[in-house]
Amino acid sequence: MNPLELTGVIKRRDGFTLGPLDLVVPRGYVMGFVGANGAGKTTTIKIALGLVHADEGSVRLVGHDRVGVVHDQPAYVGKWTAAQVGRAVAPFHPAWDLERFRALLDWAGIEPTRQVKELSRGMGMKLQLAVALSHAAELLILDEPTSGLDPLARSELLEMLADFMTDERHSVLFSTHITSDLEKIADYVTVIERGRVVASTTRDELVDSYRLVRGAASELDADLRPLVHGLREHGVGWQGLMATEDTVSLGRRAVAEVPTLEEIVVHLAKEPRHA
Ligand SMILES: Nc1ncnc2c1ncn2[C@@H]1O[C@H](COP(=O)(O)OP(=O)(O)OP(=O)(O)O)[C@@H](O)[C@H]1O
Repeated sequence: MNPLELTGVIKRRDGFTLGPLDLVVPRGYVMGFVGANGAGKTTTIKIALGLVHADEGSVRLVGHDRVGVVHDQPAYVGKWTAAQVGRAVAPFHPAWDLERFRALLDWAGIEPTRQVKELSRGMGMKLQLAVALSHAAELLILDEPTSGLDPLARSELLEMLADFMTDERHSVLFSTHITSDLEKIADYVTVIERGRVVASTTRDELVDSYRLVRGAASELDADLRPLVHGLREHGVGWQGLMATEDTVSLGRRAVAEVPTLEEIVVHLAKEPRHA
């Protein structure tokens, strides 16, 4: 069984509708979850965790004690010390490993006596990660865990995830807007835009299915225009993203290159808004 499956999920809010949205985190893999600010990543994660109720659709999640979570904002009581955080969460996790928690605090450079409110954003993220990795979780759900971390801590976090993934039963849902993190670690990528999934496939297939295309302004005709995602026009030329299969119609009118994940996300995010 996959550790997380969302099917036909819809959440309506003033001025924003999430879904209908399907999302599967396959067992044994890292699913990157990427999209612009306000695309709906945090709302999706809260629905997955049962913290926000969906108006429609269904959620299947492995037992809560097998899920390690890093929220985009630490939710611990400010005056608790790091050690107290550990004592507070331990009863909810039969497999709580105090030795591992202490070792992870040490890695994070967090004194057990430090209060939550005294921690920087990055240290708060590391404290959450220390909790998430101390109770034999099968699934990690991480909401922008690398934001606020310095480059060394980011790289250490990615190494810890790689280590976590050496167990083939383990899975990760990793929300981020830093696509370079996904280049390193994600097996699958789901791109979300304005509440809708616009792509969800293996990272390699995603990169393979698009081409970054550039051409002269005079070559951009009415047939070509609708095939270009996130079209950017400048004085003498244009640039955009095209489905690889559509590039056969280009002939010599434009140059097509393999895009980076970042270029795919940026261009898909620039699609015109539909009413
Ligand atoms: N409690 C709420 N009540 C009403 N609207 C909300 C609430 N929480 C989020 N929203 C709206 O839902 C939309 C999606 O927000 P969400 O936080 O899920 O996006 P996100 O992809 O996580 O963005 P970011 O990268 O900025 O964290 C936004 O338009 C936001 O304003």
